[in-house]
Amino acid sequence: MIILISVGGLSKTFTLHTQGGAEIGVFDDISLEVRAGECICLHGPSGAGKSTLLRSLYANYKPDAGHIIVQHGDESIDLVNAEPWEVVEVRRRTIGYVSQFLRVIPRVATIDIVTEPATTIGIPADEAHAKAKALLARLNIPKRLWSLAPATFSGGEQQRVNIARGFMVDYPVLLLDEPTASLDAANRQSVVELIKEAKARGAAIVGIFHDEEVREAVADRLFKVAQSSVRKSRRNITAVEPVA
Ligand SMILES: Nc1ncnc2c1ncn2[C@@H]1O[C@H](COP(=O)(O)OP(=O)(O)OP(=O)(O)O)[C@@H](O)[C@H]1O
Repeated sequence: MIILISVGGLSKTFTLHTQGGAEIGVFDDISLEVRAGECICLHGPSGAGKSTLLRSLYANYKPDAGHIIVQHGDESIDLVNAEPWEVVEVRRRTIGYVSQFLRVIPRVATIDIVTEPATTIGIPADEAHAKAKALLARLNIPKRLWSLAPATFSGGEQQRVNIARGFMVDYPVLLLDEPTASLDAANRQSVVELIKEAKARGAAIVGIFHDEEVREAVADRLFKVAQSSVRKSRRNITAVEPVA
């Protein structure tokens, strides 16, 4: 099986510059491979670093050490050291990310928000619109909402718009951060079906699924994210504190 993501020696520490340089060691020396067609579930206690790892895989956070090699077309790109333009390209064509919350430009219609990732990579507008409508219908977003901006939608509706957007392009890699957190049973099932279809077409998926039923339905492997063995929280004593 083709390995689409290969992580090695990955470590991440946050430095809180506005809080006296306190350092939060999150994880240390993580190694992980994700193959085409498999879904890996990140698990571990609250605060273990699951979201931080997922965001690092999307190059939102820069790890302190290690590599994240992603197969991008014919190329292998290390996201830890990639140029910003390479990260943009990888996100457009290779890695899709469904965050917990929808963050969009105000006043843009739902249908346009969902369609955009496809038209950006050159999929014809009519084809993209047809797919967006099919996804919104599968995710039970009422038709009357499609032309409205989602700012006023319920939490679950916004999450489903976010999922529709994330599944618009057949990304080779999908990162899913609690995609079913605020959904009812019927909608959870729709998301499970979408994830299974993505696996069947060969997507490599890494997700955080707190819902046990969803996890059992989609995950092939669990990957335990453990708190860093070098976890620390110390103040940088050389930092100069402002005098009030
Ligand atoms: N942007 C940030 N700046 C500083 N510290 C952060 C940041 N993001 C996360 N952390 C810290 O990193 C640690 C791991 O957080 P993370 O959100 O990755 O955990 P998690 O395993 O996803 O937790 P949960 O299951 O509760 O969502 C926490 O101690 C958190 O305080």
